[in-house]
Amino acid sequence: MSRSNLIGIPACTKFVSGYIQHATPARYGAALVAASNAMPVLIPPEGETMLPLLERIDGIMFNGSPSNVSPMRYGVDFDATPDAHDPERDATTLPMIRAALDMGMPILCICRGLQELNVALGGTLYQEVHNIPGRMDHRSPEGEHRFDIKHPVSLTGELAHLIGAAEIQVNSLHGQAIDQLAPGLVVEGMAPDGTIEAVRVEGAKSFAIAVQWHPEWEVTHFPDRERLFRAFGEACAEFAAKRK
Ligand SMILES: N[C@@H](CCC(=O)NCCCC(=O)O)C(=O)O
Repeated sequence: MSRSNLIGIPACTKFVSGYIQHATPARYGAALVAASNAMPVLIPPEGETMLPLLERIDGIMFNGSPSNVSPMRYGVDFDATPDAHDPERDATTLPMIRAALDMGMPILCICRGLQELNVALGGTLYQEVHNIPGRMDHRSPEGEHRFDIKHPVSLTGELAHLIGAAEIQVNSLHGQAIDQLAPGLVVEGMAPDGTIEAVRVEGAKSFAIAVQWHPEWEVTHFPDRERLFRAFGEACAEFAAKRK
């Protein structure tokens, strides 16, 4: 497999040093290089204007972000985190997920990416999962232990097969989580408190998996994380070859 396959990464809107910037943490692109044998391409959050880019790339990794999907996107008026939104990213990623699935383009969705997939297909989110009785606190404080292992996830179905394990240990950096599962999604990963940790798009034409944890972190140090990224890279290479 050559490194000619291009995988898009949606950037977030940031306000830094008086300017709007389009950015994402470096580890996402680095993980695609290290474990998916791909060339990462940042996608500016310019809304549906960016959709024609899908003709030029071979897969998309919908990455994590501190920002939350606006509850307006799933029909809820109450907003628990009004200062934590990125409407430009919502306007870009939600239609892009639907377009990628329509054309059979492989997608790997991570953390906010999983939440975007669920909302893009008609599901809803818990806005503060740690405030729901019986649920754990899935957030991790800033600092050197932010990406430490936090809890187990039980795996089923195609994801369990792909990773080669029925249970893995994961990091956890999210305040939101899937509430109502979107039609067409199958749950393939679950935390001990019942929080949905991984889903797959049933009947997708290619790789379409979403995880709530961060497999991109130290991707080559953990076989489960590396397998996920390798399988995604292979699906993108297959998609590129078929399209040619
Ligand atoms: N904001 C959402 C999504 C959580 C998420 O993607 N966290 C990643 C933060 C680290 C990074 O910048 O990649 C939520 O809180 O649920």
